[in-house]
Amino acid sequence: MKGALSVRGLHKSYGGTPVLRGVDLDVAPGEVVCFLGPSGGGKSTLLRCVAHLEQPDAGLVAVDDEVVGYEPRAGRLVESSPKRLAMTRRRMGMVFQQFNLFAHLTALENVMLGPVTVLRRDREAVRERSMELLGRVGLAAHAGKRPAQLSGGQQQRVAIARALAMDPSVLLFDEPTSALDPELVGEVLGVMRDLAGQGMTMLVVTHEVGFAVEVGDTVVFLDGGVIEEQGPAKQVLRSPASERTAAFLAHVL
Ligand SMILES: Nc1ncnc2c1ncn2[C@@H]1O[C@H](COP(=O)(O)OP(=O)(O)OP(=O)(O)O)[C@@H](O)[C@H]1O
Repeated sequence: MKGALSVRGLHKSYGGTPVLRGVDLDVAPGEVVCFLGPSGGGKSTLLRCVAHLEQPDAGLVAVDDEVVGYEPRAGRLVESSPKRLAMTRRRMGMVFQQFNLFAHLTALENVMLGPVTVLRRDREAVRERSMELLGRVGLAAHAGKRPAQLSGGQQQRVAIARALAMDPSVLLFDEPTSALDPELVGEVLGVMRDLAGQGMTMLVVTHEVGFAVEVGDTVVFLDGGVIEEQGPAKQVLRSPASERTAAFLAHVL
């Protein structure tokens, strides 16, 4: 089903040090999952492996019921083809801490780039839709500005519009507000809240515990490369079952 995501047995090591040690996860269409946990716990690595920006050492990722990664075939696991990986990657929109916009392009051109060059869609149709998306993130009046002329919060909202322009099934956010001045955090979280309300499936690595309580359906607490605790956001955050989660929350709240 569009917007569904499943992860099975995801493993990833760097230089012999395990960072993900068998992560399983099921995300329903329209669900918002917030990942919390100590620094180095593997949150970013998990998101990057799910998006196939990093090749996991082992494990399966299914988006819209399409399995990629290592596929069970004839009794063994076979690595998915590059073409299949690329197709799947397109189903996932990623928003990073650093906005990664092209400095020489306007906001509108940044949003248009993917659909025109990667999806080879009609330029005028893409322009119209990109303007609509910039309107959705409150930036229609800034379409002609380059990133340097925009605030960090505005740049991040352009980055969200750019991700939406590829019509992703799932949006992945890796600490989207961590690089922002505190007064700009709210406008980005507001756009994310709207998207959640519109039924977008979202995986969000964040230190914004308040956002996780308010918008998250599920909280996943990742520590040492394993899921230490997982459950309804409000429940986990108000009365964590695990001592490690409780200790972490006592530290950040
Ligand atoms: N490309 C890489 N090469 C080597 N080690 C890496 C690489 N990426 C991540 N690591 C290591 O993997 C571990 C987990 O990192 P990761 O960024 O996934 O954690 P995190 O939970 O997102 O932490 P943070 O909250 O600080 O962003 C860390 O020890 C990190 O140094």
